[in-house]
Amino acid sequence: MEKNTSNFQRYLKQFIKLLFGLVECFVHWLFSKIYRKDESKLPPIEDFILMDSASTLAMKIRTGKLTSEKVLESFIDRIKQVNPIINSVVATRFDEARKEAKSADEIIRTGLIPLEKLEKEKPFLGVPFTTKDCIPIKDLIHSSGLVHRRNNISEEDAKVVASLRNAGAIPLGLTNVSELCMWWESSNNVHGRSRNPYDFSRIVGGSSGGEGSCQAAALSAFGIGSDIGGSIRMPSFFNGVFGHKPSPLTVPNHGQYPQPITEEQNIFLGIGPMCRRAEDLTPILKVIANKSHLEMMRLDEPVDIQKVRFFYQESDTDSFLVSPVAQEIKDLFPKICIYLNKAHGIKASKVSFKSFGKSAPLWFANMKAPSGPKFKDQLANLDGTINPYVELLKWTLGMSQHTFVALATCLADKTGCKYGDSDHQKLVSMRNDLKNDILDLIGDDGVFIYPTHPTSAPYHNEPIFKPFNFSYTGIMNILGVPATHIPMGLDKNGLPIGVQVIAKPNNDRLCLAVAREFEKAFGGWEPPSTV
Ligand SMILES: CCCCCCCC/C=C\CCCCCCCC(N)=O
Repeated sequence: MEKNTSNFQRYLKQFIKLLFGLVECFVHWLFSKIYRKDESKLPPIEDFILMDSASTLAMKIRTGKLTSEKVLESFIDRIKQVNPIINSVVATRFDEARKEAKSADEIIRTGLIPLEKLEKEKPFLGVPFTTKDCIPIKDLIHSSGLVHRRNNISEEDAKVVASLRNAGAIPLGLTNVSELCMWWESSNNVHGRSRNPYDFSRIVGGSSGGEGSCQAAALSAFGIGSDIGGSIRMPSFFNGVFGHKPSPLTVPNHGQYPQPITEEQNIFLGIGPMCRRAEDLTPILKVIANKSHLEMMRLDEPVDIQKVRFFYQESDTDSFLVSPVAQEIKDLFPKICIYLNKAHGIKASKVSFKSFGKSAPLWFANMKAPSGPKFKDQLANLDGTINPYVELLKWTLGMSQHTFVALATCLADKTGCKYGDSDHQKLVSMRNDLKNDILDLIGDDGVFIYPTHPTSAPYHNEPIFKPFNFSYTGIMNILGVPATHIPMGLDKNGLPIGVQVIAKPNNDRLCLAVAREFEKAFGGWEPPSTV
């Protein structure tokens, strides 16, 4: 009898899964008809300055091979040429940046500071960068995509921006986000929608989607994103660039809006680099990290890849609510295994953590706060609250200031377990068990490779039909591990794909070394236009 029941449950599960799969295929087909493929391509990259890594540009500026002014004008020209097509950059400070570039060139021209000192103290002197519109730059808009904040001008830099300025880098502008950074497509009623440089009908991801597309299209030398559920790694994945969510509390979250409500959320949230070249990840992280954490992270300690133990899992063991991992993404794993074996004699081990199948409920439960503002209060910019039902009604009439997805998130806020109830406790302890199991497995010298996302970039608005796909990245936030997205080529539709690599907390250097290794082996960023 028991056997019959469990067989029945298995068949029912498979049937529902099949049904979900059919609906997903239908929705994808429907969206492909709505958003007919725009065959036009991004203008070619004709200026080779745009192809250099930020570190190379810094070296060339420092040694007088290039001027900061020249580098800056190259990126300004590229923004003017490309941004009207993809809408990645939403605020600029070209004139101020020009003055700062002139000063940087002046410092170098006078030769008063020895080269070694410049390299150590101002490693990014004269290099222009962008950050997302939730990590403030003084005197620019700080809206986080919220209409209530469209006139909000930041009075100070976020700490990471201040650190980058101290290191000589020049803030060039802000990039687009999802409303309040809580969705994985970047579209809002302040700045509009960003478009994927590889196919304009596809999403750029979120919430640092403007930054992902900005990096892919070479609109700045490097960028800064933030990530509490995948907001650095998903846009990096959809746009084929590198992105690193650092170990908990290594980079100050100061200035980010919205701020985390609980200490746990502060631990899950990470600000980190997004860039076209893997070699830039470590020097940027060194500049923005808290000085107190730098010693623990030993970022300068060389990593011998041959001594790293590799583990991997190709999917979350196929949870219900999440799309199956696309075959071309699954195919990356045997490629990685063959490469590691041939190049380094490493045998990567396949593992299967079943709890990954519960990544979405685990993320939602562990993000719960016992008290404090709700998402609907955040949508009112913490000045009162909004009524999501009224706003939804207004939305259907085209009269709401909010995106549909932000309003749906308010309603989702009310569902699931309550902080402290038995379901919540169960999911917290399941997270703790999973964390212990993974950390036991990888130890101090291991890494774990996992898909960053199950499919390449969907069409605009399509994520509404697969909201929980973000759980591939979200799970790593609540496990409190560093995680790097590594681009690994394009799929048959010409869209970027790749994997994420995680390590034990404070072992970011292992993730970053693997990123550099896989870039060498598999090519890394592929420009979305001809060069
Ligand atoms: C049919 C209605 C579908 C909409 C349901 C919306 C429910 C909310 C679901 C997921 C929200 C979490 C997305 C996290 C995105 C990344 C966050 C981050 N800043 O790292």
